Amino acid sequence: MAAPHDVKIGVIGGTGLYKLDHLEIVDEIYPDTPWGKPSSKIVIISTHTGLKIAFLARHGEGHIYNPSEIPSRANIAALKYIGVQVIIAFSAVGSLREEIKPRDFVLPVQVIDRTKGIRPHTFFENGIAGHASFADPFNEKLGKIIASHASALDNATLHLNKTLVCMEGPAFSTRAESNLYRSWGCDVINMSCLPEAKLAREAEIAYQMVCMSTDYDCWKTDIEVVTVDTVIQNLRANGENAKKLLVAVLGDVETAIKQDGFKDVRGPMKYAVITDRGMWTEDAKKRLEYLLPGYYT
Ligand SMILES: CSC[C@H]1O[C@H](OP(=O)(O)O)[C@H](O)[C@@H]1O
Ligand SMILES: Nc1ncnc2[nH]cnc12
Repeated sequence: MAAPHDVKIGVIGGTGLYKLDHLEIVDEIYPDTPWGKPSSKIVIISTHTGLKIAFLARHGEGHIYNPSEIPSRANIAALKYIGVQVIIAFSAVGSLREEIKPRDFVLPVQVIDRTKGIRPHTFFENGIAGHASFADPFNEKLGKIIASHASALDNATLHLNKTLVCMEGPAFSTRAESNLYRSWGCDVINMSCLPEAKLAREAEIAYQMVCMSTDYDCWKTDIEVVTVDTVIQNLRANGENAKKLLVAVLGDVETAIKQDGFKDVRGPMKYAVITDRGMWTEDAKKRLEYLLPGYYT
C-alpha cells in the first residue's frame, strides 16, 4: 500500500521536545509497521515556506517510554515508509567536559555504545543476516549543513566533532563511570542515540543527532549531580534554541535533497546481506520490503 505522504525530512524530538508548536500541522499519521507502531503519531508539519517535515516524539506523547523501551525499529521504519531520506534527531545530553556548558549544543561525529544489548537493534534478523557499515555513525554532509547555522542559536555555543557515549539507563551513571567515559575521550552522554542511529543506517537514511547539553552528569564534584529536575530546567531554554536551529537549517537540507546530495546513503544495504539468497525466509523478505523496497525480492 502506498504511503499517505511523501515527506523527505524527519525530525525526532527527544526529552523536552515533544512537538514543534510554532509550525502548522497538516496531518497526523500512525503507521503499523512490521515492527509495530512508532512511539507516537507522526505529525506532518508545513513550514512557512511550504516545506513538509515529519515530526516524531521519541519517548511518545507524555514521555511514556524510558530509553530502553523506545520502539526504535518502528520509529525508523515508519519514517522511511513515508519517504524520509534525512533525519535530524534532537537529544538532551549530559556534558563530560567543562567547556560544554549546560544549554550549549553539540554535534557528535562518533558514538560509543554502552547499551546492554536489551534493545532490539537491527532489522536484519530472523531469516536474513546483514551487516551495515557504521564507522562514521552520523552523516557528514548533514552535520556540516547544521554546523553552518550555529549562529541561529541564542546565547549558546555549538560544539563540533565531539564523541557521544550512549548508556543504557534509566539510572544515570556512577561517578566512576562518568570519569571512565571522560578518560575514553567522550564529550557528552545520553541514553537514546542507539540503536536509533544504527537503524537509520540500515534503513539508508542520512542521520545526524543534535545534542543539547542539560547538565554536567556527575563527574564534576563542585556542583550537584544530575537529576531529572536539572535536565528539565535547562531543557526549556534548549527547546527554543532547537526550534530556531531547525528552522534555520531546513532550507539548506531541502536544497541538498533536491540536488541528490545524500545519494551515497542509498545502495549499500543491497550488498550487506550475508545469508545465502536461497535461504532468505518469506517472512524476512516481506518485512524488509517495507523498509528497503525492491532490495530483497
Ligand atoms: C530525562 S534525562 C535522560 C533522558 O534524556 C535524554 O533523552 P533524549 O535523548 O530522548 O532527549 C537521554 O537520552 C535520556 O533518555
Ligand atoms: N547526564 C546524563 N546522562 C545520560 N543521559 C542524559 N540526558 C541528559 N543528561 C544525561
